[in-house]
Amino acid sequence: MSEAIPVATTPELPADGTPGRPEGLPTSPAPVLELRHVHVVHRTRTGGLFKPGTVHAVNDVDFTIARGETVGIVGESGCGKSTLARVLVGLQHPTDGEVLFHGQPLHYDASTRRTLGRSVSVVFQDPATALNPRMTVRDQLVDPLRVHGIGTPEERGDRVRDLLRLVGLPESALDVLPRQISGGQRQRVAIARALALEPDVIVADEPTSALDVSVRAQVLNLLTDLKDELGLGMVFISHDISTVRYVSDRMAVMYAGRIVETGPADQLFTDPHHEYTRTLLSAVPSLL
Ligand SMILES: Nc1ncnc2c1ncn2[C@@H]1O[C@H](COP(=O)(O)OP(=O)(O)OP(=O)(O)O)[C@@H](O)[C@H]1O
Repeated sequence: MSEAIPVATTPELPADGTPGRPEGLPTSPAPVLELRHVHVVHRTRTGGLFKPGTVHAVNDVDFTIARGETVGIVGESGCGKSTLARVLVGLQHPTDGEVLFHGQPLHYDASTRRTLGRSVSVVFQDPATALNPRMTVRDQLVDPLRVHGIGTPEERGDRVRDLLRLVGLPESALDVLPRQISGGQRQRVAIARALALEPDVIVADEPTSALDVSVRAQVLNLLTDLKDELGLGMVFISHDISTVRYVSDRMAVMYAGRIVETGPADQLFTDPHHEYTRTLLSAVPSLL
């Protein structure tokens, strides 16, 4: 919760934030981030799939994420999921289109990461590369607080202990280096770090793919529990449609840079409309 950033409302909106909604439809909270017709074209030296020298990684994508909801993005390798994630966390400038943050356009300049920094955080696939190998767990967690000038040293110490408790790690983990703990524990530290600034939204890009199968469910459950407990918004990105369904309220299916289908996760699983969604579902192993 970044209390410094007011939630923008447009003057013509009624108090419940439901502009022009037909009666009877459920209301939804104002989005923290809203993408409108976003495109990202990467330039490559070797040529890409669509046009020599360019890859249209994100193609005309509309997307919203609000506090309290989990939106899953699923699609095969190379369909543009990570590029979209990088747009959401301010690391990738869209080639075209508009991104609104609490209703205000983002300009993707030098201050964008700092603007988003307290409100939108990210958990990457590989905690080994997300964490600094030379910093203790304590320092990894204090760092974002210090950079943003939050609290006294004593208050930061308390906050770090709270963060460890939130992600289910003992205080004895404070003084170890990332290589001295397991992959699952490292990902817990990365999640604690992502929570340090009390974000509105966490973007989790394949957060369990690099983990041992035996700890994947634990980390997934941790993420969903935290999201419920803290009322966060979560964008959960994976190539695995079953995992995405497990954690998501809404799902967006991506294919070749486009979102080809969106809907409530259960509905999309049981009644897919797009052929590509059906293809993804047909690849899910049945336990029966
Ligand atoms: N920095 C870049 N420069 C050039 N091309 C890029 C760059 N980043 C991604 N691409 C290309 O853009 C397309 C989308 O890549 P992206 O990593 O977003 O997909 P993805 O769905 O996340 O894939 P994966 O699941 O394998 O990570 C791919 O064709 C990729 O090769």
